[in-house]
Amino acid sequence: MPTGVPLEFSGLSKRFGTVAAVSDLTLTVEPGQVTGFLGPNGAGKTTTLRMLLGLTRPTSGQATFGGTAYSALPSPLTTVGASLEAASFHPGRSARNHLAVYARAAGLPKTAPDAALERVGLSAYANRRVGGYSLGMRQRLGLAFALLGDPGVLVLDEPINGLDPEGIKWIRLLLRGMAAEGRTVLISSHLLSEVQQTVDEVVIISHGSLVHRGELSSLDVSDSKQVQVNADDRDRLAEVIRSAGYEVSSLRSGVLVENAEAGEIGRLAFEAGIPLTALSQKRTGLEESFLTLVGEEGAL
Ligand SMILES: Nc1ncnc2c1ncn2[C@@H]1O[C@H](COP(=O)(O)OP(=O)(O)OP(=O)(O)O)[C@@H](O)[C@H]1O
Repeated sequence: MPTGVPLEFSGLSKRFGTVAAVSDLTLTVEPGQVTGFLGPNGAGKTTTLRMLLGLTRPTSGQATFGGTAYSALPSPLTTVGASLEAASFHPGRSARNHLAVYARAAGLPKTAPDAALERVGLSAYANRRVGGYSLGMRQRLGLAFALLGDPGVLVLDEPINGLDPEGIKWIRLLLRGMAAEGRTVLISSHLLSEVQQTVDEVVIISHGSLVHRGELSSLDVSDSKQVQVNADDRDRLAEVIRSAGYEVSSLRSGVLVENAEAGEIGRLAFEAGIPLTALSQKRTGLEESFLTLVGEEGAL
């Protein structure tokens, strides 16, 4: 079983003329988990992955596979499988034929194409012309190409984009399974919600710079808690809560209390003899934290 190596980014920067696409990125992506590489469109994700894969030369710094640059890997296809842009395959050839060409060129075993097609669920369509494939099947074929050398590292740019719900569930299981086997799995996305159920760790960049990294749960900022509460006598309710030291604002459907626990607000109302018509705890969600970190563009 191939094991993953850490992906090491050190002071990695790339300028295109006056545009700083990636600025001084330093981080390590560990094996054994799925890491989400997140940021809005134009944040610098693709440029970073291209530098890792030796397709774009950094302006400064480096990105390596456990200390070895892509260009110095003795056997690239068995170390890392990648799918960056939507793969283009000749429409007149079969999936098996495509993969066989690459496998032969890389000196992989003859069994590699069928093993990769089986892993992505395309065995039954292996001899069919790729031109007749659906979008979902093409995406699976792109992934089969990435898996061809049974690599310890998987780097996928926006792999979930455009998949139907069944495809999303399938790729989620596949990637989590690969990570559980000890491989390094890095997937990019501009939408946190898209990868939220797939990733263990998140790395978030905005305007080319690292703005957050940590476990997915680290995004759930539980110290910013709000309580939404309502009563027929809303003015009095707001006054009671305010005089207990809370920051209060008016909503169309009640009163919003900052940094509060629902139980405590309920107790204040009870003690003041105010019957409540609504009481709920609102926590800052993952998506809200993400959008706050990346700024307005994240909403695109
Ligand atoms: N070859 C290039 N020449 C000039 N500018 C580029 C080039 N490639 C990327 N850029 C610029 O660098 C910045 C980062 O782009 P990049 O494609 O890496 O972002 P991204 O996070 O992958 O976004 P997307 O999800 O839209 O692909 C953008 O401002 C982009 O316009």
